[in-house]
Order: sequence, then structure tokens, then C-alpha cells
Amino acid sequence: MMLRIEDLRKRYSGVEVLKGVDLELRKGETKVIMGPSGAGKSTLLKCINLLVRPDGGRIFINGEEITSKNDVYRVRQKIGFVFQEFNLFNHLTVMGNVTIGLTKVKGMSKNDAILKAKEVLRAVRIGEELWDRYPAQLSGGQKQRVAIARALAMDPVLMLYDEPTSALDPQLSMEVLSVMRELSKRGMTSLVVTHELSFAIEAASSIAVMYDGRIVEEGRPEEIIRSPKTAEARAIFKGRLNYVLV
Ligand SMILES: Nc1ncnc2c1ncn2[C@@H]1O[C@H](COP(=O)(O)OP(=O)(O)OP(=O)(O)O)[C@@H](O)[C@H]1O
Repeated sequence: MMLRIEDLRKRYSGVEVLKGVDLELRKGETKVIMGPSGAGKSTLLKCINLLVRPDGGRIFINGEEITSKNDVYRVRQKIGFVFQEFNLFNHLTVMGNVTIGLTKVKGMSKNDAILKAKEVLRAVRIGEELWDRYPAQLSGGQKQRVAIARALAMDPVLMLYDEPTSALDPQLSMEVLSVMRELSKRGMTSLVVTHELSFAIEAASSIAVMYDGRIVEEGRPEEIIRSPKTAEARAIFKGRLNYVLV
């Protein structure tokens, strides 16, 4: 297993928001997490990246427990995190955003960093004409693809996406989702919080439904959409069967 989560728990000011989450992700697999607002989806992703410290349970990456580690930076290097609100460095160009982690964190030479950046920017379809622009001069979809490139540049073993298209209109969302889909098809292990059913159907091997701090149901996209077993999953997929492309 690339990622194994056992009985993960988190409280904020005494209120439990993760109530024992178990989740597994195989290498090369893409899993989508869906659930209502407040279910704990963001908190779960942040725990995996150690942006949030869990209160209980364990997280393993490639068999190595990360929850007991103090070396947060080493763990984060292995994991790419893409946020809803892009989180680019506004004072740096596209090229600067992608190379900074390579030079500062990985200690690469400037030239090597630029070579690597070109490769990942091409992979997310950000053309050369955009490399010298600042984030303010990009569309939301372009910003998010640069954010994905920045994460990919670090050669992560796992990508986490937290509602990466929810700030984008449908057209720009499509650009981002198609890049994510390509990465998944090429074998990037990914855990994706999104409401985009079409992405889940085309790219994910399973959908996990999260409700009130727990994974309440999990299944292959077509199966869970067609015949959800729990009331929580039914509430999410009700009336959306037409998304199933069979
Ligand atoms: N830093 C924090 N301090 C206190 N409470 C928090 C904090 N972060 C999240 N919470 C609470 O924890 C619960 C789970 O939040 P979380 O953001 O993980 O849910 P979510 O499923 O991602 O929701 P959304 O789809 O709205 O982002 C919510 O009730 C939220 O108010």
C-alpha cells in the first residue's frame, strides 16, 4: 500500500471532526473523497501532509509511519498538495514558482531546476509564453495547473488535491480536471477531494463517501453512484445517475 490510514482521529477545541478514519490507497490508484461540507475532508488531507497533527491513529506511506515522525519537511517532500485557492507565490513568475522548491529544498542547480520545471509545465500544458508571467496575469485554470506543476516538480509519491476546481468556472475546471486525469492515467497515486462526478468516473478506481468524520461507504464509481448502500451516499448521488457514462 502506498498510503494506509488507521483509525485517524482529530479534535478541534474538544470537538471530534475525524472520528476514526480508515483508508487505503494502492500505488498508481486514484481515489475520490466526497461528502458534505464539514465532514472532515480537508482535515483528513491536511493530516496526511502533517499540516494538521492528528490526535490519534496512524498514517503510513509506503509502510513507513509518518505520524510518529518529527521530520515534517521530509514527509511533505514526498507529498504534493494542491489547494482550492491555488496558493502560488505572487511575487514569483510561473518559472520561479516551479523552480523555488527545487533549488531551495532539493538543492538543485538553477539550470537543472529550469529543465525539470520545463518538463512539468509541459505536462500540465502551460506553454512557454506563460513562463515569465506572474500569477496575477494568469487565469484561475492556469494558476491551478502551475500549482500542480509545482507539486509535480518535487517528484511526489502521492498527490493530494483539496477541491482543486471549486474556485473555477466550468471551462477552466475542465482544463484542470483533464490534466489531473492524465496524471492519474499515467500512474500518479492521487487522493482527490472533489464534487466532480465526471472526474471520479473517468479517473478514479473508487469513491469514498465521508460523513461526520468517518468514511461511511466506499466503492467503484459506477457501483456506488448506481446503488449507494447508505443514506449518506444516496444523498450525494441522488439524481446524478445520468453522469454514469455506460
Ligand atoms: N482550524 C480549525 N479550528 C477549529 N475547527 C476547525 C478547524 N478546521 C476545521 N474545523 C472544523 O472541522 C470540521 C471539518 O472541517 P473540514 O474543513 O475538514 O471539512 P470539509 O469536509 O473539508 O468541509 P468543506 O467541504 O466545507 O471544506 C468543521 O466543522 C470545521 O468547522
